[in-house]
Amino acid sequence: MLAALAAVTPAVGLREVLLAATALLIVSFYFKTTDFWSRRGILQVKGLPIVGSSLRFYLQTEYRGHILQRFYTQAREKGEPCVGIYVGTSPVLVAVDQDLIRAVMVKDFPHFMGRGVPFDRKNEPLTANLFNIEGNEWRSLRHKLTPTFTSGRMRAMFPLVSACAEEMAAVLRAEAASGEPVSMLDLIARYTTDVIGTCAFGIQANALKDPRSEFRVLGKAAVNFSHLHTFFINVMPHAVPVAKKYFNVGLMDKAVSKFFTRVFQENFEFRQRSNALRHDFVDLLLQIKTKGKLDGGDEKDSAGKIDDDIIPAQAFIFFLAGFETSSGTLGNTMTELAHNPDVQDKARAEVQRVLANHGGQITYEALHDLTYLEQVIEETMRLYPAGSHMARVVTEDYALPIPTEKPAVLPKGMRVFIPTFAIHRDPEFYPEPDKFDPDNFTAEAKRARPNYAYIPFGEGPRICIGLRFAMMEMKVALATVLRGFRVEPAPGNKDYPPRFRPQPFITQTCGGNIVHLLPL
Ligand code: HEM
Repeated sequence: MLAALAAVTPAVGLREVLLAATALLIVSFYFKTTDFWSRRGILQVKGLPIVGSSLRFYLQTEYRGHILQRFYTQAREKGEPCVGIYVGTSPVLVAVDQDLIRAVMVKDFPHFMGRGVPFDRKNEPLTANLFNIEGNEWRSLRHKLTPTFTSGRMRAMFPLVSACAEEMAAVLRAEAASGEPVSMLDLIARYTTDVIGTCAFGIQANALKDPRSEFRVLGKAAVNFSHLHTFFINVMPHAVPVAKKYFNVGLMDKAVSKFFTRVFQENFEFRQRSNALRHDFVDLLLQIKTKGKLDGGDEKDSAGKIDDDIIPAQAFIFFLAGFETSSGTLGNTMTELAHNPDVQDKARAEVQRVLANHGGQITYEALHDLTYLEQVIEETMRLYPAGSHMARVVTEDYALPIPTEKPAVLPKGMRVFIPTFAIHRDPEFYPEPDKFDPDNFTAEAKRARPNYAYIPFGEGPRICIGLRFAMMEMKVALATVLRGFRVEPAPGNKDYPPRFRPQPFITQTCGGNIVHLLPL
């Protein structure tokens, strides 16, 4: 076509036409990444072509929570309900105002049903999990899996978790006896690996006994995403299919995928043959597969069966979404307790008092009475939320419910970010936002804050399905540590407050939460 154009305008050669076309492309590209938001009357952070509003976001050289916090603060200072940014070449809206956050996550949820995480059901079936899938398929799966997390089923699973905590106590005693500083992150990651191994895969993962156990090694590999991988998912999710084809950037490591599928299938089939009951997620997934509902479940539980090919993916996401989030939170709790001895003393006193009322045992019922301990965990998740931000993708064009010069419509496919870290450190909600203070979570303090000022597990229909399980697992671990040990800052360790690592999907702090562990 260009040649034809050049031929009918003899004064202009093919070269000039090509140059003009290229210039036009660059200019339109430039404007796409510099004025999409300003044309709609929305505050924006101007972007550089290709890179977008933040070179550091693009290169993954700074924690995304901090970058979004700067954008969020700009909007707050100007009284704007949102701020438009550019991630690579894509315009993305960052929601700031509490009403807008509520609209995106809850009220207008049908417009925001997806997260925009690419998955490939055919070639990488483990990626077709509850976290990634979208639309009606997600709605139906969520409906089927939700009853697996009721408090009754958590109670039934409690002995499995408790057994892992006892094993952790034994390893802690051995570590403490050595007198050497201990990486609590590593120890607790081994505990959460064992917990998910036994609850979601039905096996003894043995990560506490043997740090080189296969489950631990491949579990670590499962969350160790390469720089290129996180780049594509965070910056250019729409380009993932191309990246897969030309750069071989799979969504999952092949060895990891093979291992987790095999382990799950072997147990699933054994359970099917043996009719053995362990009250874990394997049992529950098996009931949904065979009966379309859970044993003892009421009518609303019976939402139909799950396709065979995506059952292992659901156990896998319980691992992926549950293991590092919980271990990271607990690791940072240990660091904070070591540096805040008053809080530690108060939490320990509560553990001793409550356990005395429960026969000296950490029982499921005792966990409910550990209210200050819960505040400690909540405060850690405020300062170190597992997700620096949450993404929603517009699934139907959406007219922004905010006053703008012209009506602003978010087109289908656009991403919206909810900047969790920035919200959690907003001085309007938390007067000393960087200070570790569990009193931010007294009943009175909670009442005084708007609803979406604290969202570590997300909100709305896509809220973390494993919330209850996570709180149970974390409280058991923390009570186990506090009743047996004192944690102190490791001598010479100056890594406080911990720095954030820039690249990982799930928030990670540097330094491995090293503390000095003293047996009581
Ligand atoms: C401290 C522990 C945890 C934290 C902080 C956490 C946080 C989150 C967050 C922020 C989301 C996204 C919510 C949203 O977009 O609104 C999420 C989703 C999810 N989490 Fe968790 N999580 C934790 C533990 C767990 C555990 C233990 C499991 C499973 C056993 C789990 C399974 C999931 C799943 C399957 C989703 C996707 C839900 C959906 O899209 O329907 N998480 N989690």
